[in-house]
Amino acid sequence: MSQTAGATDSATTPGGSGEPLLTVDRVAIGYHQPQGYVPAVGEATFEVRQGEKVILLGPSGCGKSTLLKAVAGFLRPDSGRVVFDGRADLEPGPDRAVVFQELDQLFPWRTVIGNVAYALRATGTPRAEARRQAGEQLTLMGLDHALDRYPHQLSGGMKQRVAIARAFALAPRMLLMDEPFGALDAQTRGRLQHELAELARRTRASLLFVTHSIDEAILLGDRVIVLGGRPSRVRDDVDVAGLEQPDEERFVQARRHLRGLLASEEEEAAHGVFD
Ligand SMILES: Nc1ncnc2c1ncn2[C@@H]1O[C@H](COP(=O)(O)OP(=O)(O)OP(=O)(O)O)[C@@H](O)[C@H]1O
Repeated sequence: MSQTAGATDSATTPGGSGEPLLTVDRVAIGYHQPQGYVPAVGEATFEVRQGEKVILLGPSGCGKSTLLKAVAGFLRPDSGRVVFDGRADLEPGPDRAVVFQELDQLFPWRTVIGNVAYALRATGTPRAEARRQAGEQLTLMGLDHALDRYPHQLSGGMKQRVAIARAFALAPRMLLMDEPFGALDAQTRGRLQHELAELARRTRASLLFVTHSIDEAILLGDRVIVLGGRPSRVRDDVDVAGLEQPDEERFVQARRHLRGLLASEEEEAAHGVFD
């Protein structure tokens, strides 16, 4: 079930194909605080291939969001390299669309369709075509009845659907998602997980997804990368491709394996035992 991080082979990597789309190579990142340098990621190495869905899982504070921000181009590594589509020194760009946990990612003064169309227009799509594509993507997310509503007229789940529709509308090479369902109730979260899984399957989107939820990781991922330690590194890289039924034996085994890993990482974090 486990593989060595960074040693994945295109012939055996489920869900992906060809050269890596993303290479995270011995990346270390920290934050400069008034009290000094705070390391967040110690040394992380992994790859994501085109079409692959990779989940980052690990105890709170292990640097999952920090890594995602480095891939998005919001942060530069202190050492090591993030190479996306053959390019290092990344700036933010529409080839890596980001969806965050916060429910206030939409422009409050734009309608639902206006929010999605605006993102398309910002990447050069003409106005009428942007509205057409936005409407199409929102319809796919079940929002055709709410195109002219403003964000304050939407539920949390609807807001996240709009944010996901906007991200998919940009047809990014990779979707970066940082706990996009973390602020939703369990029922809405479950529904959106299945909708995202279906959309990602249909579009063959590449996905880098941060979560605290083991079941969400198994359901949405082809691989789960477990981070741990302070500063953190990759502890395991677990194949979970094709697991969709929470009561199926392989799903249960993957859950048990990941639970064990997380429990030992959390215990280590609590006792300050790091290598
Ligand atoms: N802007 C910042 N300034 C200073 N330190 C930060 C900043 N952002 C994160 N950190 C620190 O870096 C470490 C990693 O944080 P990060 O948010 O990446 O972890 P995480 O695994 O995503 O956590 P969580 O699961 O709780 O969201 C933590 O110790 C955190 O306190």
